[in-house]
Amino acid sequence: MSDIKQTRGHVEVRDFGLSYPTLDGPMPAVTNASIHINPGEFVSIVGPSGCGKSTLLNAVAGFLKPTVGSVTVDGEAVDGPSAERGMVFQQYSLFPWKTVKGNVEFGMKMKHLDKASRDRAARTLLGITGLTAFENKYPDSLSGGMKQRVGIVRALATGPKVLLCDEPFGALDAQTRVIMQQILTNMWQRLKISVLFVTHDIDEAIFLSDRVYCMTARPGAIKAEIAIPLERPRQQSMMMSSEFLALRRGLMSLIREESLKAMGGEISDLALEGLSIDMHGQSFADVV
Ligand SMILES: Nc1ncnc2c1ncn2[C@@H]1O[C@H](COP(=O)(O)OP(=O)(O)OP(=O)(O)O)[C@@H](O)[C@H]1O
Repeated sequence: MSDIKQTRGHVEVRDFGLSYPTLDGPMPAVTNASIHINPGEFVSIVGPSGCGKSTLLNAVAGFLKPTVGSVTVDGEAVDGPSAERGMVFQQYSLFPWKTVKGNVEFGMKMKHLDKASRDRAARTLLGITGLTAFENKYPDSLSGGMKQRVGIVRALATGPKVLLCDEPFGALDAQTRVIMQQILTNMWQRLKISVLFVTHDIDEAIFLSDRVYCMTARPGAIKAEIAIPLERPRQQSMMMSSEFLALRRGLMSLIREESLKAMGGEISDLALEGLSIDMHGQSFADVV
């Protein structure tokens, strides 16, 4: 990245807690979580299933209000969704009745940008992501990877300070996923935007991020914050390096510990080891 000093896109989540109302009373989903994203930084959140990753992300997006604590972007409290915070979902959420270019221009229209500016921004972003030839196609005729490229371009077209991504590549095949990771990194480096990225995939989190937050089992708190000192630009081959593998091992063991807790003690380490259980000569079926 260039060394231009950045001042936009500083996210601060302080002492955050959120409970969902349920028939049995408030159900705490996230508790006492503090995270920050420096301007232009790429930060991921990982953690066991149901630990509150999306809840935290949706609060930064302004879709959910904290029960306690605060969420600010550049010092201003988040009070509802805004074009300053672009969002990319796992389900592409494109408008099926609009063309690729129509989808990309939608947010800019809402911001009352004139036609010439919309056209220029849409064409530039579609060009960078290799979608120029598809600008007049409808989402139905696109592959999953293409749809998600449109989703990313659409979120970036309004010039947000922060890009929020909720498992954006979770529905894609492994090969497409790798390509999409490279496209996203490329866009991020060009636009110098802050990114908060939720994923289940530890390799993806390490490969993309400057820092990774690991959450505890529900109610999710921040268990650890891990800096990713791998140099940029990053290449796929780095995933085999000892530095990468050490980071992977560390994160995996943190998440495994929490995943076991999330299962409420139903599965013990002994059961997972399996072979260490003494069956006294009986078959498994006889014992259970
Ligand atoms: N609207 C809701 N009402 C009640 N409970 C909810 C609601 N939305 C989410 N939850 C619960 O809150 C917890 C956190 O959910 P959230 O989706 O934030 O977790 P997550 O870490 O993103 O999950 P996953 O990894 O499975 O995508 C979960 O136990 C979930 O079932």
